[in-house]
Amino acid sequence: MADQVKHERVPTVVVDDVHIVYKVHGAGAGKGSATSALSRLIAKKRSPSIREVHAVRGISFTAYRGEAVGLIGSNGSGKSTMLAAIAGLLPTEKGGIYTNGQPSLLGVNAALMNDLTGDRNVILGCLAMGMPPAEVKARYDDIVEFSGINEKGDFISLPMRTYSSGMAARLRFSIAAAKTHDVLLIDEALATGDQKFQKRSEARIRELRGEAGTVFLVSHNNHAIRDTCERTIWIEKGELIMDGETDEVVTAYEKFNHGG
Ligand SMILES: Nc1ncnc2c1ncn2[C@@H]1O[C@H](COP(=O)(O)OP(=O)(O)OP(=O)(O)O)[C@@H](O)[C@H]1O
Repeated sequence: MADQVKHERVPTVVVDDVHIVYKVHGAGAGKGSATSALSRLIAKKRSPSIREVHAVRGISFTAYRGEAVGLIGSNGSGKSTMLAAIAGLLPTEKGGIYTNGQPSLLGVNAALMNDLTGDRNVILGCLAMGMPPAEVKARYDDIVEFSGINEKGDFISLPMRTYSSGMAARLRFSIAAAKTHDVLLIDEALATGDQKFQKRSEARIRELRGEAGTVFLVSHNNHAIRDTCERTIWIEKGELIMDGETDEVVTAYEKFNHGG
């Protein structure tokens, strides 16, 4: 069965020579006076306080259905930027990103409502992912149980602002993982939960892949990458350094980090 899926090789995400540039307003010489802004406008000059950060520089790859792809690299290398662009949240300066279905980005900052209780957030999150109300009702108990939020008492009926960052991340992951996604993008979600929850989420990621989706996982936890992904992409300074079998890529990355 797994062989069959491999043979089909249905592409789900095509990233073609992508460049992403952030434009940072207000960087550098302060706000400037109204007079200098006006003379600049008249002279049709750009504000000197706009700085550009070229975060992704010509990255290309194709991901296939049933694959779990790890994204690794040093701080600021462009991993989160790449994920946000695949999710359609950032425009590309050059190149194109083509996806099969709607990718869902599950980040540590994914928006749930802090003042609402955990249970309200479960319902809201599921509805926001397009789940019909009847299915939300049917899945509710499983989601809460998977999150383990109630393991130490009735926390699901408390507002999310009372949760620890790990608890909030667990609930976010549990909501997102309740649905089968064409393309699920996970940014560091696994690193936040405790060990028991990490094991559970790794197992769920494997299941999601089995349900024919594609999973991308950004993490600094090489162990989680090795356990979850069979393919890994290594990015450094916005450029693709290596794309291949996880063991090979992570080993090379570890060597790089140890100055080998
Ligand atoms: N909103 C933003 N505005 C301007 N520059 C940004 C913004 N977000 C990220 N950058 C810059 O883009 C580059 C890539 O950042 P990104 O967050 O994608 O890296 P990362 O590999 O995910 O890092 P980390 O491992 O630390 O999470 C960095 O130089 C960063 O300073």
